[in-house]
Amino acid sequence: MTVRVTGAQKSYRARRGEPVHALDDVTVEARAGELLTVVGPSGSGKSTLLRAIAGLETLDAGSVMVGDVDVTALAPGRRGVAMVFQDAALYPHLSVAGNIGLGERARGRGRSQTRERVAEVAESLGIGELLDRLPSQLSGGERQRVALARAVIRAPKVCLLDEPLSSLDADLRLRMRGEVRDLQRRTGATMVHVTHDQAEAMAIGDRLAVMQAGRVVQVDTPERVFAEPATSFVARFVGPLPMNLLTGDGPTRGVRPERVRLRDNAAGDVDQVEPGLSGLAGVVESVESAGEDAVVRVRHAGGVLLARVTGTSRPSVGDQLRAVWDAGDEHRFDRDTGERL
Ligand SMILES: Nc1ncnc2c1ncn2[C@@H]1O[C@H](COP(=O)(O)OP(=O)(O)OP(=O)(O)O)[C@@H](O)[C@H]1O
Repeated sequence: MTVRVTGAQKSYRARRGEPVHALDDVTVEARAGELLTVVGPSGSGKSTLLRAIAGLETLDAGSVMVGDVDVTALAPGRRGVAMVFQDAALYPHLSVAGNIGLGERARGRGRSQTRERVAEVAESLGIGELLDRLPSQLSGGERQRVALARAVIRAPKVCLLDEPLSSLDADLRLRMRGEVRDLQRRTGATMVHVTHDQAEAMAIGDRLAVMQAGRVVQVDTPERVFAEPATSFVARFVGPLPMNLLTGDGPTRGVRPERVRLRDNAAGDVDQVEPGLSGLAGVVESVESAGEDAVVRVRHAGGVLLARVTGTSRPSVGDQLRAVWDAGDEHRFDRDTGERL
C-alpha cells in the first residue's frame, strides 16, 4: 500500500514569538512494500510527519493518501496504519501476551484464536518465551519487540515506526535493525521509519527521505544520497563523516574525507598543481583513531579539512602535509542556496 503525503503544512503556535513551521510544504511517498526511512536532525519535523500520517496531528494544509483512500480527515483508528513509538508504551499491569493481544480482543477475535495468533507473532520476533512476563520484567530490547509485535499482529499494510530503537544500547540496536528489516521483508508491509541516526537510516532504508527545517530535501536510495547529495546540508548530514566543504569566490566545493589522501609536504609548499588533482596545504591538528582507520584534521588557510586514512602510516600532530583528491571526486554546490550544481 502506497502512502502519499502531498503539500503538507503544519505550524505550531508558540505562546510567544513566531510560529514554528514543523512541516513546510512536504510532499513525499512511501512506495508499496518499501521501507522508507525519514531522517534528519532534531526538530526537523520527522515525528510531526509520521504523526500526521497516523492521524495524531491534523494538517493545516495538504493531504495524506493510504493506497487509493484519502485519509486526511479520518481518525487514526480508521486509517489502516499501525504505529510503534519510541518509548514502547506498554500496559504495565498486562502480561506480554496481554499487551500483544489487546487489540485483537478489542476487535472481537476469540480468546483461543487470539492466543494462537499472539504466540505466532511473538515467536517470529523471538519473544515466544516471554509471554507470561510483565513489561517491568523485560529488557529495553524485549519491550521494543513487544511493541513491534503489537503493531504487526494486525498484519497492517502500513506500519509507522518513530525512533523505535533509539533507547537501546548500540549492540542491541544493531540487532534490532536487522529484525525490523526482516520483519518488513516477511510481512511486505510498507514501513515508514523515523530516526535521527543517519547510519541507521542508511543501514535499513530502501530509500531515505532527508528532512531539514520542516522540508524534505532529498528522497533517494542510501547509495545515491551518499554519492549525490542534493544539497550541502545533506552532504554533511549523511555519511560516516560529514563532507568537507570548501568555500571561496565560486561554488562551494565538497569532498568526502574518505576520498582525501595525505602527502608529505615538509617544505610547506602552497601551490603545487598536478593534473586531475585538487588539493591544499596544511598542518595536522589532530589524529583520531577509528579502528583500522584514523581521522585526521588538517588545518589549512580556509579552515579545517577531515581526511580518513587507512593503514599503519599515520601522520603526527604538527606535520606539514598536502591533502589531495581526484578532481572527479569533487562535489559542487551553489554558494548561496547550497543546492547541488
Ligand atoms: N506540540 C508542539 N507544540 C509546539 N511545537 C512543537 C510541538 N511539536 C513539535 N513542535 C516543534 O515542531 C518542530 C518539529 O518537531 P518534530 O518533533 O516533528 O521534530 P523531529 O524531527 O521529530 O525531532 P526529534 O528528532 O527531536 O524528535 C520542532 O521545532 C518542535 O519544537
